[in-house]
Amino acid sequence: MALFSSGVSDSAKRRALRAGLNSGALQRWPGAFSPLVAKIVAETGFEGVYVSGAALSADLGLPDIGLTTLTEVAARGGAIARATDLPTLIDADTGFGEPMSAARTVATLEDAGLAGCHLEDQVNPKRCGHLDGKEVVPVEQMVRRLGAAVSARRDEDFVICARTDARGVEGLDAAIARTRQYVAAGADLIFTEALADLDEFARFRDAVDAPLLANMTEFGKSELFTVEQLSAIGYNAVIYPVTTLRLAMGAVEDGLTQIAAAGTQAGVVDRMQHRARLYEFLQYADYNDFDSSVFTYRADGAGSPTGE
Ligand SMILES: C[C@](O)(C(=O)O)[C@H](CC(=O)O)C(=O)O
Ligand SMILES: [Mg+2]
Repeated sequence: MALFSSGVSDSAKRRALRAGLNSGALQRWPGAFSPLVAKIVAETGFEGVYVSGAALSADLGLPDIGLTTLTEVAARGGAIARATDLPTLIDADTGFGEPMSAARTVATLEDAGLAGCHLEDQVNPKRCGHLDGKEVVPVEQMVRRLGAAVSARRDEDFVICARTDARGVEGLDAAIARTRQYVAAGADLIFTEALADLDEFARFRDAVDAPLLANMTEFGKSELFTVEQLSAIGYNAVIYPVTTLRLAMGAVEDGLTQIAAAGTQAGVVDRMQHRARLYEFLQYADYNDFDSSVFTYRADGAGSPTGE
């Protein structure tokens, strides 16, 4: 990867995202809660990166109930998108306001370098899609939300994904009927939230003529289906939205508990990402090569090449 920021242009990333959705192969997009995690997602061979609203708010110490602002989401999402050559899809919740605000959201996320975003049909304040007690807006309101978002797009390759939360509120048939209208309103991709079983995913596939995205979030309403299972029914993309955050936070809590008890981190060092591996992800050596006359640090800590 190029230094400082991805060398792949925003428009090339958007075209890559679309090509993946049309490729016939399931696109796997793990959530990255930080720019560094996005680099690990790329290194481990996934097709794209997802930025989760749940993870972004949790990282700020907040629940996922629509408290974050467009400014916060675009800044963090942009930093993540620019840290990788992969395309990044971001969670834009309900669009941060009325249809005019959803339109501004798209323009802002385009400027931030995202390849696409999803907008959901919940009311504000929104809830995690896998919790009970959500409410959805009338279908006409979501169609206006999407229409405004689509019309604000300046790069026609920026992917607008429509998410329906209606399955748990109005039932599967209503959710399917809604998404057909979302496709007619210009949605490029449909996010089928919180379906009950694989048969419901298959019924969505049969009924909707657009690329479909499955959410394999842990501890939610959907079973964790494999890439093979989702591919077999013809889904186009899968997200693992909060997975990396849950993995990392599990390790952080366990490790700190052990350190607090033992009085040293010696017992957990072998579970850590090594300094050398971190430096590989950060391309320390490439920064050094970039220009040794302006570079004043050495990865081995042996002093500066300028002798200062
Ligand atoms: C996909 C999601 O919108 C997210 O913000 O990551 C969440 C995930 C979660 O809370 O597990 C969702 O509402 O499904
Ligand atoms: Mg979300």
